[in-house]
Amino acid sequence: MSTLVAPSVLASDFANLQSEIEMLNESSADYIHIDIMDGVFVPNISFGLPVVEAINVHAKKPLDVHLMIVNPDQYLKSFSDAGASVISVHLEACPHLHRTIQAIKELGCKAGVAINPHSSVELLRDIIRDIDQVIVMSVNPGFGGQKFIEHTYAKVRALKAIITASGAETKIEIDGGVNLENAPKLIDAGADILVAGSFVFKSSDPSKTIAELKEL
Ligand SMILES: O=C(CO)[C@H](O)[C@H](O)COP(=O)(O)O
Repeated sequence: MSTLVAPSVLASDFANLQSEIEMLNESSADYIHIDIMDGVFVPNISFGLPVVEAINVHAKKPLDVHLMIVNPDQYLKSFSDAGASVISVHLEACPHLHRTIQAIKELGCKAGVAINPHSSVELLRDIIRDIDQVIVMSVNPGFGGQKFIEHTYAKVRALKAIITASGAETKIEIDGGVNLENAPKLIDAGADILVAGSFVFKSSDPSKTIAELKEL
């Protein structure tokens, strides 16, 4: 299977969001990654439901919504209604993760779990068969444009071993500081989906950069 690419609109030009989405529609991107930050779970506020709804009006690619928020359960239906195809919640924000995952699936969305750099992938062993994707955070969540954390490679290998041992088909998505230098090593370690914000949107030709990531 070829690598899937999910450009993060966090790094896009918000004043020209429609044209950014149209660029992604025409590109080889597989998903549109949308980062929701609440200023509580992470020390930053990005955007909320009205922006997801507006993106969904123009998007021709599935919306991969990453909730960096506390109490995600109370907003799952709203994000599903706004157009999310995949909803990922943070392990660290969900005391009853299994229940939250079931709720996402009951809405007809794919379910993902994101884990912060300090959280062990071992914490996912007992739920791995229930989830469609794991977002391995390769930066501390909250901001785009941060430096990639090198320990991520070992973490991806350990997670891949857990997935293989369980017979699950869970995909591994990497989020934070992804570029053409670290992407081949991430794929080699077991990554299936690459989120890229700054590396795509700050490049001179975002569509070409997406194609280069996909060709790896
Ligand atoms: O979840 C995120 C931050 O919390 C972003 O998706 C991530 O940082 C991608 O941005 P960049 O590629 O610029 O690092």
